[in-house]
Amino acid sequence: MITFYDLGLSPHVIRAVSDMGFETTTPIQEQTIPQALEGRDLIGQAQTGTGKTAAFGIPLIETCNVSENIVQCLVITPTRELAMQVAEELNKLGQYKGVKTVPIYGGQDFQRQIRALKNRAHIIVGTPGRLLDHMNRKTIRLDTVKTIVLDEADEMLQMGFIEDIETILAALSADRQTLLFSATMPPRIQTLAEKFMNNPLIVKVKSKEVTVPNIAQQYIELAERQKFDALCRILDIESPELAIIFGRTKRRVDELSEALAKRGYDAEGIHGDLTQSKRESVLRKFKEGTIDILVATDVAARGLDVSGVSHVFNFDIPQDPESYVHRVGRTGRAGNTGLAITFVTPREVSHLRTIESITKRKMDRRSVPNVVDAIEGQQRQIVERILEIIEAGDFTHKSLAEELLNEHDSLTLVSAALKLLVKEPNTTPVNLTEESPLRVKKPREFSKGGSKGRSTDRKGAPNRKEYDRGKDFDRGKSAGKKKFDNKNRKK
Ligand SMILES: Nc1ncnc2c1ncn2[C@@H]1O[C@H](COP(=O)(O)OP(=O)(O)OP(=O)(O)O)[C@@H](O)[C@H]1O
Ligand SMILES: [Mg+2]
Repeated sequence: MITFYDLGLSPHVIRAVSDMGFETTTPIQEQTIPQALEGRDLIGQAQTGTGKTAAFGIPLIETCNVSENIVQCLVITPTRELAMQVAEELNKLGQYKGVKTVPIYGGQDFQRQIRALKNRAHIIVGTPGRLLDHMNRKTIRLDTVKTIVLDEADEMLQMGFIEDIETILAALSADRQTLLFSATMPPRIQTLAEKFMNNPLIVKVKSKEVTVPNIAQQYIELAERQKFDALCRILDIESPELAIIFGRTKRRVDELSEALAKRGYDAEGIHGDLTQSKRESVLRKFKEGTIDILVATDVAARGLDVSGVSHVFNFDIPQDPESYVHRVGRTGRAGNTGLAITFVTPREVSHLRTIESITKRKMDRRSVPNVVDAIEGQQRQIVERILEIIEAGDFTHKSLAEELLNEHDSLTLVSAALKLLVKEPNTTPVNLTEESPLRVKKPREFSKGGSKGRSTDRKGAPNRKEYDRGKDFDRGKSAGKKKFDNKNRKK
């Protein structure tokens, strides 16, 4: 086991990581930090939840010169929420050294960002669209940047982001250091990346599977119209600590979160058509546990690190194998276990097999839960909870229990109490528009490149790029106009 001390880091940084509760390095940290500190360009690929943020964050903090009040590092992320999260982590890592990181993302007041930029930012973490806006307004200077990081690099180099990234890179000095990180790195993208890097070192943490082994992966084959009741039953059976449910489109997310709320679950949705303050408040409530179900488009698929997410549901099977990897990776982070359940309609089974073959991991088939399963599952949970309470010996209703026992036998009383606790399945009618099955004409190969699957945007086969990209992801204006149907873009 390698500690951060073994990596020869400065005491400031060691103190910060120990405050954060990190004891030993993760493999990607061990393999990239020393190389990045030497100034090398590198591509780092490691599974979701294995500490890639600190793998690039620590070298940024170490090499930052706090006596110079200029921007020295730039980190680019695909979504606003991820920019905030990464900036937060960098601020923690840099707290004792005095390195200041500022997030710059869309949907937030320009003046406020300009003030933050003037106020000694050493590191900027931004989304491409807003960074370009600042560049155009000349409210940001990037020529002093020594290191640039593309977090979720494969996503950032896909159609839709690539032109913005090229524009931003062109504004940086040619002898900058370039670091790329992601859990997925299709070879086609890697080849593209190497073109604007300087002899990059490629660090891929060796693993048999693309996803981490501590995420149990299941699928349920069912008809579209069975999905919602199946979801509710599983939620009742498993009672997740926190769950993320991914839907294919924004409308789907709205309808699903409303339907769940109608059935009494604490659920809210997040997607790119919501105002930024709403997006932030929903995510905050989820992190605090005020709501325990987050319904999301792929806007929440990449990078988000919320502790306590025990379950991920693919209510609709994702279009891309990469998207599958990132979605399920919202659970099972930092060594924790998690469960991912994917719903698949009969016509989508072949797509599921493609995902399995690309991720080199079989999903376990699970049957559609029926009412009996749901009740039995709840009974099991309730019994477990009762036994835990007995174990803890913490009762507050003993005198009432004695009173009741004078009048009824214990079997009758316990059965009555259980009846109260076990919920009959809620069948409140809900309004959910049916999705057509996902049609992927030709399985796209994630390991060998090719972009066939991405262009699937025929009627009835909504492509997530087409439906969700516009505002969910935070992209500049230029690329959108050329390549996308612009109706779902704001400006
Ligand atoms: N060395 C470490 N020891 C313990 N926990 C760590 C360590 N490094 C990072 N973590 C924690 O692990 C969690 C996941 O880290 P992080 O978000 O950086 O993962 P990631 O590899 O970027 O995942 P993704 O591919 O989903 O973006 C975070 O909560 C982080 O604080
Ligand atoms: Mg990450």
